[in-house]
Amino acid sequence: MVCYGVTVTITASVLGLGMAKPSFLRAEQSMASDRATCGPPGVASTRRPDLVFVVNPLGANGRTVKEWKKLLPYLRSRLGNDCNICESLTSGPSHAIDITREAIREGADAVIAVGGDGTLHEVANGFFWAGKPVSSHDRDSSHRTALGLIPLGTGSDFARTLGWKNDPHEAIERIAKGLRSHVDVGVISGESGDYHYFINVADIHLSAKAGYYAARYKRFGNLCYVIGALQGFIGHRNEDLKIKFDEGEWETYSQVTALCIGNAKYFGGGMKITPNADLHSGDFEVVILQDFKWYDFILKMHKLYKGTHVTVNNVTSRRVRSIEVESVAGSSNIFVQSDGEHLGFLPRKFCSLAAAIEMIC
Ligand SMILES: Nc1ncnc2c1ncn2[C@@H]1O[C@H](COP(=O)(O)OP(=O)(O)OP(=O)(O)O)[C@@H](O)[C@H]1O
Repeated sequence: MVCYGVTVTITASVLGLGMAKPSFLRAEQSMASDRATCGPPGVASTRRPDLVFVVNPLGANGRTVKEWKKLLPYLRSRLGNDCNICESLTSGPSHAIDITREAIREGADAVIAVGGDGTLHEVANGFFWAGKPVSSHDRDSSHRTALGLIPLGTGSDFARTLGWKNDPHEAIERIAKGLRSHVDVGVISGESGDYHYFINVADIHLSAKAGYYAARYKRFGNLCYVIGALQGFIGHRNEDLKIKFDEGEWETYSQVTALCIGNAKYFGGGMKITPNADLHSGDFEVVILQDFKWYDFILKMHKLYKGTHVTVNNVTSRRVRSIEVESVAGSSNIFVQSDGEHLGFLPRKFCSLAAAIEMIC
C-alpha cells in the first residue's frame, strides 16, 4: 500500500512510503511512552496512536500548505514522541476521501483534516463506504477512528460552531489531549442511489448556486462569498418546492429563495444561517427563506450574520430528522451543495445520523 499518495514522512517511525507492505500503520510497534498524550485520557495503551494528517495543498488558495509547513516543527515536538504521525498531501478533489478510508481500514486512531470545510467534508465522507461506516481490518470491534480538524481554510465555517479560532496551535493541543465527542452527520441520497455525507450545512437553490460560483474566487479570501452571491443572483428565480419532513406528507413551499439544512450553524464565511443547529441533537435545523429579493439580502444581511433572521417575515425554521425536497415544476437545475461543495441538483433526501462520528474536540 502506498502511504497515501504524495506523502512526506514526519517521524522516522512513519514507514511504508511507496511500499506494498508494511503500511505506515503497521510499521511502528513500539510501546507507548509514559506520557501518552495522543489518545483519550486514562486509556492505557500498549501501542503508539497512529495519526494521519490529510493536508489540502491548495486550501485557502495555497495558504493552508504554507501554514502547515510552518507548523510541522511544533507538531513534531508536541506529538512526535508519543504518536506515529503520517502526513498526506491530497493530489486533487476527492483524494482525501480515499486517503481517509484507507487510513481507517488500516486502523488509524485519528484522521485529521488540515484545510477548510471542503477538506473536512471529504475526510468525513471517508468515514463511510456504500452507506456504512468504514471499519478497521485488524483492530477489535470497539476501535473507532476519530475525526480531527486543523482549520486552515478560507471560510472554515464548521470550526465556528465549536467556538474554535483559526489557531493551528490550539488545534494541536486538542489533538494532544485527545478528548472525543460524538457528533451527528447528515446523509444525502438522490436518484442515483449513492450516499453522500455532510457535517456542516447542506443547502439548496440560491445559496448553493452562490457557493458554486464562490469556489472560483477563493483567491480573494472571504470576499469570494460576496462575488459568488452577486453572480448567483444573475438570472435567479425563486422556485416552488415540494418538501416532506420526517416522512410525513408532501407540503408545497412557494417562491423558495434558499433552503438550508444545518447540522452545524455557519456557512458562507461566517453567516449564522442555522443558529439553533446542534451537532449532538440527532436532528437538523432547517431554515427556509421565501420570496427574498436581492435588496432583502442587503437589508437583512446583518441578521443573517448574527443568526437573528429566523424571526423575520418569510423565514421558517424547524427541527427535523429527515427532509426530502423536489422542485414542483420538475426543474433539474436547482443547485444543491453540502459543506460548501457543489453536489448536483434536486431532488434529494437528507437524513440525520445521530452520533455517527467521534470527533476530537
Ligand atoms: N490537490 C488538490 N488540487 C486541487 N483541488 C484540491 C486538492 N485537494 C483538495 N482539493 C479541493 O479543494 C477544495 C477546497 O478545499 P478547502 O475546503 O480545504 O479550502 P477552502 O475552500 O479554501 O476553505 P473553505 O471550504 O473553508 O472555504 C475542495 O473542494 C477539495 O476537493
